[in-house]
Amino acid sequence: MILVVGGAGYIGSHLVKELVKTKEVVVLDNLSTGFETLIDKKAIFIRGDLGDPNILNKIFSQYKIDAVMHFAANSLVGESVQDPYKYYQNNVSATLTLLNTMLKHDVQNFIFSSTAATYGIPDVDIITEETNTHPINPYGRSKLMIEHILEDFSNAYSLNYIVLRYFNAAGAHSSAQIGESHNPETHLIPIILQHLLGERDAISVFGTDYNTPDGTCIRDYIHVTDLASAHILALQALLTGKINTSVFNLGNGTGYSVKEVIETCEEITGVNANIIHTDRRAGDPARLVASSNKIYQELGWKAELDLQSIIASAWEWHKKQLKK
Ligand SMILES: NC(=O)c1ccc[n+]([C@@H]2O[C@H](COP(=O)([O-])OP(=O)(O)OC[C@H]3O[C@@H](n4cnc5c(N)ncnc54)[C@H](O)[C@@H]3O)[C@@H](O)[C@H]2O)c1
Ligand SMILES: O=c1ccn([C@@H]2O[C@H](COP(=O)(O)OP(=O)(O)O[C@H]3O[C@H](CO)[C@@H](O)[C@H](O)[C@H]3O)[C@@H](O)[C@H]2O)c(=O)[nH]1
Repeated sequence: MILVVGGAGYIGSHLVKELVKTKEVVVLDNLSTGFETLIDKKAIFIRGDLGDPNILNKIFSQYKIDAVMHFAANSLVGESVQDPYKYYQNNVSATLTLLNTMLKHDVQNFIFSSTAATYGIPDVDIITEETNTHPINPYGRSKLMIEHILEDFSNAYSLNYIVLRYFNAAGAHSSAQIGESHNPETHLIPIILQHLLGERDAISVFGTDYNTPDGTCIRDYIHVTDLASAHILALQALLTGKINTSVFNLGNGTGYSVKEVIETCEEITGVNANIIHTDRRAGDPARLVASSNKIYQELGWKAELDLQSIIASAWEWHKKQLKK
């Protein structure tokens, strides 16, 4: 049995949909930003907080959990600058409770959703796992703190773990049954598509004076389905003992500027966008692009789906939401 914490969220629900094909799955989620409707019906759902030791003790006593996959977090860069307490409380303090409780119940395998935001402003064009980590916002710092804690727990308590540093997750399931749902939505691709569907008046481009070719921020967009397949491989590697501890980047290896993403959305949907240029958003680095060579070498994973596939799948999902 696998415990997926945060399995009602965007990325967690895509992983659960794959995982239930081969494993029994329990989802723990407090629905603070997730939706019960996203959870595959084959999974057992428990509504509760990962910082609540009573609920955790119950779960670990009731089910024989082989591994914990931890997606639950607050994860908005801008919000973390405005409200850092929320980030250190939920992403660090509650996660410590989860780790402590699982170890008390002899559960030793842990997969952690980390982020490109741990790198801060990288001094290289293509980020490897060796690139220095100097996060520039509380969100990135909260994730890096857990990475350090995992290293210490592994040394002291023989915890096995894999840290997956995702770059920008986007796209929807090929069935269009589940997709990106955040309320309020702050992520670039869903905002563009909602605008192109007439749900928003315009798109704000946050900053046009970055040191990039067109002045807008560059990100590496990775399909949520590719993220799910990386998790399945990571889980196998932990459960079979192939890997005891590791950190992997998950990205496509290609960077797209905000302007390029808007143009690609226009091309795929055939609708023109109304664009407003505004100030930079606090906490945004200019460029984040991954090398995922390490996980390719060690587990044979690479991203299969490009920006066009990401946007096309997200478009199907968003059109379906509008009809509801
Ligand atoms: N979306 C991205 O581009 C991206 C990129 C890098 C890393 N990540 C990381 O991936 C993970 C998932 O991100 P997402 O976009 O799916 O976010 P999300 O908000 O859709 O999902 C997070 C889920 O965790 C749940 N949750 C939050 N706090 C909880 C708590 N205390 N107890 C129980 N449940 C709780 C929420 O209800 C939600 O269902 C996060 O850890 C995030 O930091 C996301
Ligand atoms: O209305 C908008 C929304 C976003 N952006 C820009 O678009 C880029 C992407 O922004 P967004 O989609 O909000 O993602 P990020 O802030 O890059 O963060 C995502 O990607 C990170 C990894 O790179 C994760 O850690 C975070 O959890 C996840 O939210 C950034 O340059 C934003 O400034 C705009 O210009 N206008």
